[in-house]
Amino acid sequence: MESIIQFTNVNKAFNDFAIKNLTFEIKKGFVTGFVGANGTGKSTAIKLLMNLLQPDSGEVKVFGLNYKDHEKVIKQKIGFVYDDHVFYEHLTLQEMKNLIQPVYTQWDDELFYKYVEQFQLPLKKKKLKTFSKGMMMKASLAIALSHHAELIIMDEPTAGLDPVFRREFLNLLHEIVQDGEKTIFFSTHITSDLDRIADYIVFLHNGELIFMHEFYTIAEKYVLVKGGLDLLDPDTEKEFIAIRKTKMGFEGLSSNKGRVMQLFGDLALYETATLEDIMFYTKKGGEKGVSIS
Ligand SMILES: Nc1ncnc2c1ncn2[C@@H]1O[C@H](COP(=O)(O)OP(=O)(O)OP(=O)(O)O)[C@@H](O)[C@H]1O
Repeated sequence: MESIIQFTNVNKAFNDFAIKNLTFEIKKGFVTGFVGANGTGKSTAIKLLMNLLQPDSGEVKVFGLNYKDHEKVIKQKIGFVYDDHVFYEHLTLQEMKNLIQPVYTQWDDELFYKYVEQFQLPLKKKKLKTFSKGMMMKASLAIALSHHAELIIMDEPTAGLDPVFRREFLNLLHEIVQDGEKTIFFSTHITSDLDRIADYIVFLHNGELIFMHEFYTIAEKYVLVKGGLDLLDPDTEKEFIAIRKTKMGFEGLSSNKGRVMQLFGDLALYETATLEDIMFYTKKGGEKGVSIS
């Protein structure tokens, strides 16, 4: 399978935060959700991916090419979907299109107008500053699709969208990848978005990769365990990413489902861990060590 994005040992440090040894690969034709709590470095990684920031060390390749020698070729093939920052607010969508069109060698006017109609976007009657957040996302996506972008990168595209718009937007993304030619990489902390469309999950915490898995395998690896406090001792506690203890018992997250089920047998209860559970416990585990109360 062709690799579209490759991060290899990427490091980037700010004063009080660092991306550490980030290594992962994104394959062609899939939707990958990039998840992690607030401030874990998703936007920073996306900036590195867009060459808006450069790594202190390590390498970022897109379409197998590096930015140093191939920035123009890479950027022609990427659609970067923002909410409001790229557009000139005083322009209409038509005026914006006229500005953007010459930049892209593969611009397809017919396709642009098709999406404008499909997304029900006003072309000439409204200035972009009067667009809602959902309309801006759609306008940005229409532009990305109209230059035949092979890779669509989005930073928190669904944050701030209402549930109806969000579902519509996700359905659209799902349609886009159906031909197997396009690849979508988007960050989110709304984990229910991922249930709908993600094939892969890249999970970041404190600037480090916790995992990259096919979405469906997460339920096979991770489990929420509930049981009495008598089941816990220093050895069994090691099996957990984090544990929440109450007077009534404990609830803990493990990334080794088979092993803990063997260990506790029918003395404990097991529940499928959601991405939200994984985010919550990974954050708590990182903050306070294994045990949280
Ligand atoms: N240019 C910069 N200079 C210094 N620190 C920065 C810079 N850009 C980001 N940071 C810091 O890096 C950390 C990670 O920020 P980032 O925006 O990448 O996180 P995020 O995972 O996208 O968070 P959110 O979900 O809240 O958007 C934060 O502590 C932020 O303050």
